[in-house]
Amino acid sequence: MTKCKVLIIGAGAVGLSIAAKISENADVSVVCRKRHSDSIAKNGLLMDGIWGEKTVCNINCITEKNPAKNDDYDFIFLTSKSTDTEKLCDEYKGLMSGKPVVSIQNGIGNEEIISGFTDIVLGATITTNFQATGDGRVNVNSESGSMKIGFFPDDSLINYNANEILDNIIEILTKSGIPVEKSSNIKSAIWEKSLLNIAVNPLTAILSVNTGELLDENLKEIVSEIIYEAFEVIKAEKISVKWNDAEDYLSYLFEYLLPAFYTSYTSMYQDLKLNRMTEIDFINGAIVKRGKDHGIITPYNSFVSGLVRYKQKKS
Ligand SMILES: NC(=O)C1=CN([C@@H]2O[C@H](COP(=O)(O)OP(=O)(O)OC[C@H]3O[C@@H](n4cnc5c(N)ncnc54)[C@H](O)[C@@H]3O)[C@@H](O)[C@H]2O)C=CC1
Ligand SMILES: CC(C)(CO)C(=O)C(=O)O
Repeated sequence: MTKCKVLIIGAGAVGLSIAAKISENADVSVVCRKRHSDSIAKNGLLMDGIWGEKTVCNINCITEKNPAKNDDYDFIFLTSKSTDTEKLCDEYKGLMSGKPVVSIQNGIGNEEIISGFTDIVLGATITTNFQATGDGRVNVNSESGSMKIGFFPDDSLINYNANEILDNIIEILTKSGIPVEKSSNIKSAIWEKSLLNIAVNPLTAILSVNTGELLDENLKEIVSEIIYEAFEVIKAEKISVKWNDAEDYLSYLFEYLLPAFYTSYTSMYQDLKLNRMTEIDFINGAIVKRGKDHGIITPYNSFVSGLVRYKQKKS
């Protein structure tokens, strides 16, 4: 049987890990930087950590030097930082048009951008910690639950054909050992996942600490205020999440999520360490902006957003 052709656009820590994991069950191409591509050509794609240790040699790399051919992909994963979503969509719009494109990214707003380039948009959440530990080399450090994937904003207008595609994506991920669940309300799932990023990404990046440090009593208080504000905005936006209130979520965060990611370094921590742009405007910045739209003040989210922006400007 011929394998599904999958394109992963913006392959770094997340995209290369997924490529390594699904490579036995799909024909995988990745849009990545030349440094990754050169190393993969020489040594294979190397993965270690909780998703297993692997060297993968059958990945096709698309770079500035090896441009995409007019290939027909069955579906596309977008795994870049949110700051690059628009630019990458524009660059690869010829491959995206009319194809199912799945955003496997953090933050609020990526799916809306993608919907300008294809009419089959899916959102996905992944609550796993990844790091690019070198060129063509990734580590998967910790995980708190399964991926969620579904049509964006919901599946009300989706036809039978599209459903088949989603089942296909889920089958490939599952067969490859990535735990995944179909979501009929991916918009809510994205906000639910975003709460973790809103709580931990800016503080770990500003303080240059791992996620477990946020269990310190002084920091727990700040995290709680950030989350209280986020819940007010979520309520005003009429987004339903699975916790009754902020207190409910904070118990889950402090008792389950932070211990699960105790030794992990967040993607925003990694961005500031490597002098890269962060996704602050898509995470806490989104709370501040939407808060303003509803007349809700969000001083804690505004404060941490300002500090991250200051640091990224300096880097
Ligand atoms: N790292 C983590 O633990 C997690 C990250 N996420 C989210 O997943 C998304 C991806 O995160 P990471 O993989 O950590 O980011 P990353 O920065 O490691 O990977 C993105 C890659 O896209 C590449 N890229 C951007 N523009 C490109 C272009 N024009 N041509 C070729 N390559 C290009 C970048 O150079 C980079 O290597 C983000 O939204 C992040 O918040 C979600 C869960 C966990
Ligand atoms: C799940 C978590 C917190 C993993 O580190 C993440 O999404 C990130 O770092 O951006």
